[in-house]
Amino acid sequence: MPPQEPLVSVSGVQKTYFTRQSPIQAVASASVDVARGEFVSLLGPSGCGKSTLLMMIAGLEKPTAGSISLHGSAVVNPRRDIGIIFQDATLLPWKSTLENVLFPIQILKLPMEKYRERARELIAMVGLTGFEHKKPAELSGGMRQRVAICRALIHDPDILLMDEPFSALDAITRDQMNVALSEILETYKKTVIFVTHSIREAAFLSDRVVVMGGRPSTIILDMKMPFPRPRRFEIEETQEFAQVCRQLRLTIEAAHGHPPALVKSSTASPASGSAVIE
Ligand SMILES: Nc1ncnc2c1ncn2[C@@H]1O[C@H](COP(=O)(O)OP(=O)(O)OP(=O)(O)O)[C@@H](O)[C@H]1O
Repeated sequence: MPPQEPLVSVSGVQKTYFTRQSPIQAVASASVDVARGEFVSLLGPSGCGKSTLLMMIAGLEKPTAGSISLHGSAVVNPRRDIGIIFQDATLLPWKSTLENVLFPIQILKLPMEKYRERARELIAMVGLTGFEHKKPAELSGGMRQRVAICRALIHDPDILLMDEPFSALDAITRDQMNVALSEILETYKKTVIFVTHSIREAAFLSDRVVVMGGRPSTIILDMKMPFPRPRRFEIEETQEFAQVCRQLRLTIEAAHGHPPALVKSSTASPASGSAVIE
């Protein structure tokens, strides 16, 4: 693949859900390219179509119009070169940490012995050595999400798609998970598309933040994050970080014609039309 070619290319994508009541236009128009190794966040208020766009990139939803390609080939079905992580860790409750991490290998019918060592390495990387034989019920929410990250990485996909993976966690655990994810990606270089409605989380983690919003929903800003890597918590105390967050927040507010309600995303489910930002 020539170096300039994006790994993920979303071109003129629209999505309308045809429901029994009336059609719902989830995404009016979206075009975005993601280069190999980039970390791109999709940021925006609740209901602006972030998850829909992510599911289309995953091949789990079909666009009504437009096209999506990975490695230059059209996405028409779910693919092996993608790992997905959802808000809920969705681990199998009867399987141990190690068995959950290895589950995709079982499903993909890959040689289990070859991946056992990698599973242990991933588990160590996320700080879960000693918990290999624990069941999900014996783990905290943050630990379960760490297992889900290992499971998404086990078959070494090129792309990680993450849909609000930390939004159900408490604020301290969420901050820790942001740092842990940054460290994991320093080791296992991946291309990541990350859905969030936390401005701070998007700014901290991303190379680029793509803001979705407006009615009907489109991409309203695509902004490079100017912070060097590796990133540590301290960057959040800088004036530059505050300015970037302010610009992102003002963009979201402008698209909605009024200051959106400020609601803690980890706890609240907003009324339709209100933006959830931190
Ligand atoms: N399967 C579906 N069928 C019908 N409508 C849907 C479906 N999935 C999403 N929608 C609608 O599409 C719009 C966009 O939803 P989507 O979940 O993509 O937004 P979002 O930005 O990810 O929201 P949130 O941050 O709350 O998860 C919403 O109006 C939602 O109700």
